[in-house]
Amino acid sequence: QNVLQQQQKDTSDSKGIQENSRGALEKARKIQPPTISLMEGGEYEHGEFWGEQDAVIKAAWEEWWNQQETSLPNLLKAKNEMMDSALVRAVQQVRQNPTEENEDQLQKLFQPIVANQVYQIPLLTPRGVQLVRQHLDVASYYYNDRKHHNNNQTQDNNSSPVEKAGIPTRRPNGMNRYGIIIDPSIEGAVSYAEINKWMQELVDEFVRPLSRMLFPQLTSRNHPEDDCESYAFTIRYHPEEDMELKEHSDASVYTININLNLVPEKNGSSLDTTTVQNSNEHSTTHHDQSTSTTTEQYEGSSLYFVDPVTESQQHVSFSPGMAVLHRGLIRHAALPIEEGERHNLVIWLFGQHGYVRFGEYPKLERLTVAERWA
Ligand SMILES: O=C(O)CCC(=O)C(=O)O
Ligand SMILES: [Fe+2]
Repeated sequence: QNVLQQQQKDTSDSKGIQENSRGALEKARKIQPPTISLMEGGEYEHGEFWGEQDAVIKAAWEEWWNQQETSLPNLLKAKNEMMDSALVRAVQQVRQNPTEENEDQLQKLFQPIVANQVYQIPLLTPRGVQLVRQHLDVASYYYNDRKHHNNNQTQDNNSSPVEKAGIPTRRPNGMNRYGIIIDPSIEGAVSYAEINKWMQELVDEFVRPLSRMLFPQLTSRNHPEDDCESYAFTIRYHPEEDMELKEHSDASVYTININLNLVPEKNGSSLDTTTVQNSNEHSTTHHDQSTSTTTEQYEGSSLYFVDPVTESQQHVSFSPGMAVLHRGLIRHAALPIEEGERHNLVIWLFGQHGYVRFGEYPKLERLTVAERWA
């Protein structure tokens, strides 16, 4: 073991490894990803290919991030301005003093769509959406590709303050083809330090405790591992690409789905001017003279959830930054998009090794308020 450690130290000290890992980005950019063909059930499509490319792709993400670190926003530092302030205040209050009253105050911020099953809440600020999108847009392989295509323009990387990653990415799920997976361990996923850490903190500090509060019947003090793992991915609908999602349930105990459509901040002057250039945006984009703020509007593309009691469909339309939290089990679908595009970040929570438990725990076994917010 000591010999191995020493060897690792020797190579990382030497210039050799730097050159080697510099090579990874160049190599990864030359990889021709397999054509996505399945419109349904494609979760494992080309699994072997992504397995073979895993090492070079992971090294490429690391190398790219080392180069871009100073030009992309620091999500961890901006954390407070990214989250809705009413939510942050109520979470802080219940964390400091985990009483049922404080949890009730927090719970009041959530609007039920289907009782005990589906809730909505404003989660990210316009600024928060913008900062996350700055990361995801440059990481997203197919997004940039399509923009490039539609505008018939040559992408001038040199004039862009942030270099697009250009690293091939794997489809996020069986029915949607154009999003990305964000995960440090999955083959073909986007994975670099800043986005991994931000995602982990979002899950640990907000998504998991909030879900435990909204769906207390699903977590047991005897089985804290039931919601310990997560899977994060983006989805994107566009009238010429993926337009809808058929009715399904998720392989999750609970899911959070956050809209990431851009909207100008109220105080436009505080906008970061080192943003990714939007010169290639499609026609629904509006430019503000001084701040190059962007609005992405779309028509259609609402979700419906099937109420398990009444069997009626309950519809939800997203606004930028808004989140829907729901039990994975509840059936839901996305209706066709008619115009514009919709960007969402979806995070599934489930148990160890992907285990999804559907049963409900008896009252006495459930987590207490203090345990949820510990
Ligand atoms: O279109 C949406 O926002 C829903 C996405 C979804 O349900 C899923 O990816 O599992
Ligand atoms: Fe889903």
